[in-house]
Amino acid sequence: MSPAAAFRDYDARARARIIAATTGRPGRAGLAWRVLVRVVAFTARRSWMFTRASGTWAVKNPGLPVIGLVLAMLWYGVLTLAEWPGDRTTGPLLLLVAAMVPGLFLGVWAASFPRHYRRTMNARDIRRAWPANANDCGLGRTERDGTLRLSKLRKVTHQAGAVVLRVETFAGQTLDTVRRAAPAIATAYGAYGYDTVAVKPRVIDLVLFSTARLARRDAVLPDPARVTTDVVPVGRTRGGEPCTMQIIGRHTLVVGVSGAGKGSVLWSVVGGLAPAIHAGIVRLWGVDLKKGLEVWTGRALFGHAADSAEDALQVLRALLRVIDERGAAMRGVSRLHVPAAGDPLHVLVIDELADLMAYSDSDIRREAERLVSKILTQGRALGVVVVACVQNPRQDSLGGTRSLYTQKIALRLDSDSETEMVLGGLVDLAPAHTINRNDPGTAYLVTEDGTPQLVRFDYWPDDLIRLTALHYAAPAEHTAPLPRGGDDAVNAWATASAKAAVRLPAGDDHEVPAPRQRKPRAPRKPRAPRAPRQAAAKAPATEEVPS
Ligand SMILES: Nc1ncnc2c1ncn2[C@@H]1O[C@H](COP(=O)(O)OP(=O)(O)OP(=O)(O)O)[C@@H](O)[C@H]1O
Repeated sequence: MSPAAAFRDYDARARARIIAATTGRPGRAGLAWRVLVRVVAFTARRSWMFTRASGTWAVKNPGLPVIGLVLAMLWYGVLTLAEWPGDRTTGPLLLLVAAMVPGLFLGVWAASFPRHYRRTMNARDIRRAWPANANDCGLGRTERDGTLRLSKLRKVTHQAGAVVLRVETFAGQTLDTVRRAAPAIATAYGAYGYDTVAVKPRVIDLVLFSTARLARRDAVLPDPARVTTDVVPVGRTRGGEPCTMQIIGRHTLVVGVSGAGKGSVLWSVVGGLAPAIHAGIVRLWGVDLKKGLEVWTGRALFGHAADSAEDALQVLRALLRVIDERGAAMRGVSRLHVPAAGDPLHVLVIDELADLMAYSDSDIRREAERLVSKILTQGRALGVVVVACVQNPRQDSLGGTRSLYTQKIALRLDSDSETEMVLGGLVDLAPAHTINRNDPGTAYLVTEDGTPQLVRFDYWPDDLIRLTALHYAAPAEHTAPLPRGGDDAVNAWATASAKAAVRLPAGDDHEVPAPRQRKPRAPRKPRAPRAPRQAAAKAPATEEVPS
């Protein structure tokens, strides 16, 4: 262990000891400690706000306090020289306080309503800087008479994680003028990103993001009442609100370098669908050619899972068969499949698409590309959708399928060219290559309408995945398990459910490996007559007869 790591470890252990001995103590002693810590923290924070606000005012407006201080000192000096018999300090002190009144007022405001104070001051600073920034960033024009005309900053409002500047254009400008200037304005104000939202023909909102790092959050066991195939909760947005992701009618491509957190995205989707899987409204198919490490952690949620390229092709063919049969059944009746128990939404989850599309034998690669392309082009209206994860967004990893995904998730990427490959022209609005490497699970989610959103996907620890699989195992008629070695609970469940019949569309070239058939039971042997007790006690142990 390096000295720095050893110190961190020591520090963490020391902190844990202090917490256990104070706020972590059970009973009243622990409660008293917790209350004390909160009161001290509250008082310290508010005092700091007071000092900072009044101090900032004094630094920015030194005239009044300095004059007040000089006058107060002179007053005190005169009284002292004159050997004034009465009180010599109250008068000069009151004078000093009077000179500081605006600063004290700000301090009280900041201590009483810190958020309101911060936002108001921030909006004031933004307004003050607007003329210079707007001019420098191309939102100004010098008229013939020499006057400078600027786009008008109508309003500054705050959202969680962002400041919104409402800008009004003048004749000669378009909303695109503001959109083009947006990156420069965001940089001028030190924002971490920006977005633009048209409000009216002449008015546009410029959203400047004040944070690029979202806090980590662990997922919890899915709510059994939340049986949904439409949207699933996946994490938190920049403003801290819950973020949802549409599943039905969308093919989703998830791209991120190794360690970027593709697992979080995958399990957020699977976990969000878990109650619907258990209810038989969603059927999950898994392709995991990375030795099945990801999918097999929650194997019981998957109706069928493939960990070899040949098996993966079988899965793709089976899904194509579903598409063919549904297409025939829905033709002239409906244009959109509505999932129901017995007629589920089929969700194919592929972990590391490149293993199938780039690193397999050439025959398999070609066939996989053909099948995946067909599923992507025909599946979504017929209730067959794909969630595919890949590390590298280059052509060879995705074949010709990249443009067929209707929803993209860009986790951390290596370069702006990779971001461009995934998100096209959204590089400026969704710079996935700038995501901090210490924030795995952070991604830009770009929905079908092309709006990017920064999201931190929930983290799914292995234990939670196993627990979810146990709680929400796929119904028996959805399972065609390929039991593997290992004796964890989920594998035991999968092995036990091998007896379940697979309901897959029949067809020569659409077969999936059949489940293991149970051997027919041997007829019962007739029971041997019981020996008398004494004789039985003396007799040597005999082989037990199965009942
Ligand atoms: N949402 C998250 N919040 C916090 N930490 C996370 C999150 N997602 C992943 N991590 C951390 O990052 C590590 C790597 O995550 P993960 O295995 O999902 O990456 P990956 O993109 O699938 O990598 P690879 O392509 O190599 O499999 C995890 O072991 C975990 O410690």
